[in-house]
Amino acid sequence: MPAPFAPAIEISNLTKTYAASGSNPPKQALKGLNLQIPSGSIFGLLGPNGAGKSTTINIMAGLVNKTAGKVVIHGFDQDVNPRQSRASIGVMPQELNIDPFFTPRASLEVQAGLYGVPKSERWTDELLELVGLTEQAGSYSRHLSGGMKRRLLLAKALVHKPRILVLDEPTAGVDIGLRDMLWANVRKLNQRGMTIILTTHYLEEAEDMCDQIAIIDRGELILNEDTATLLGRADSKTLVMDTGEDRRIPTLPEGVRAERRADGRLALSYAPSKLRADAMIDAVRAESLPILDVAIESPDLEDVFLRLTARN
Ligand SMILES: Nc1ncnc2c1ncn2[C@@H]1O[C@H](COP(=O)(O)OP(=O)(O)OP(=O)(O)O)[C@@H](O)[C@H]1O
Repeated sequence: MPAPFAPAIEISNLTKTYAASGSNPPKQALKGLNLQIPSGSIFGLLGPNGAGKSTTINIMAGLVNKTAGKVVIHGFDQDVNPRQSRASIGVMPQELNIDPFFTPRASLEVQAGLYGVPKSERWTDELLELVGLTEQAGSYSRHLSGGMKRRLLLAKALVHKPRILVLDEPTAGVDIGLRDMLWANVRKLNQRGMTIILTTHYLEEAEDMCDQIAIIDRGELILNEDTATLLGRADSKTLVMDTGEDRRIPTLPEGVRAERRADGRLALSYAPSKLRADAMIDAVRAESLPILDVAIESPDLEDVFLRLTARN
């Protein structure tokens, strides 16, 4: 039995080397990754292209064999309890791999069969309702739109009521309506206690959705912390002032970077750990510039991400 407060996922010293093929040499995709994912979180796994995100997810899901290391899912060591660890996780893959000749209802029933879910414990109708496919339940899957296929993939990942749901780039190329529906579903599942792990290239989305974020790069963990702390790392804010027709740049405290934006506003970038906003406002007033309006811009995840994964 898993410990009562076991992390959802515990990965220790995970390595993966893909074998050489043709003229391609072997590729070490994971170099001793250590990662803990808290139970009940919405967790973002981010990293530049080729960082090892899909490899990590596919190993967690039991789709790719690791080279070495330990993966514990919901308290079950993959090597010791492969069946229970597999039953604890559901994965919505990136590719739209759906059997075109099955109906959504049949797809879900087949998937439930593969996971050994007894008929009495299946929740096919509820799942179809959850993802908005009740009307299409009996149509051939090949007639579904791309968005509907994606919703079916989400339902397929949930047939065995996993404790952990992994979404690999769930919103790549999908329209806003579908994205909103997907996130509403994800929030609902998370409120019911499901741990959600997602990868995305849309950093704004990760910033909005995730309580905690890990960044991996070149097969190694760069950091793993809660989203607010991560955003605080940038230690940079911008005070933007509308000084009317007066376009001078005043003398400012040391460390402040000043520029006039295209719209004429004065933008002052500073490190909040070293300086307070009133020091800059005082400096502007000391030179009698009018202050018609003030705004403070905080860095977003994109700023932090680019700084942490910058290639030298
Ligand atoms: N089947 C494979 N055979 C050989 N090399 C592979 C294989 N799959 C992935 N790789 C390599 O392993 C590294 C990590 O790939 P992975 O797909 O895990 O990265 P990723 O972070 O998911 O990237 P992306 O954001 O582009 O999807 C890359 O250098 C990739 O080329």
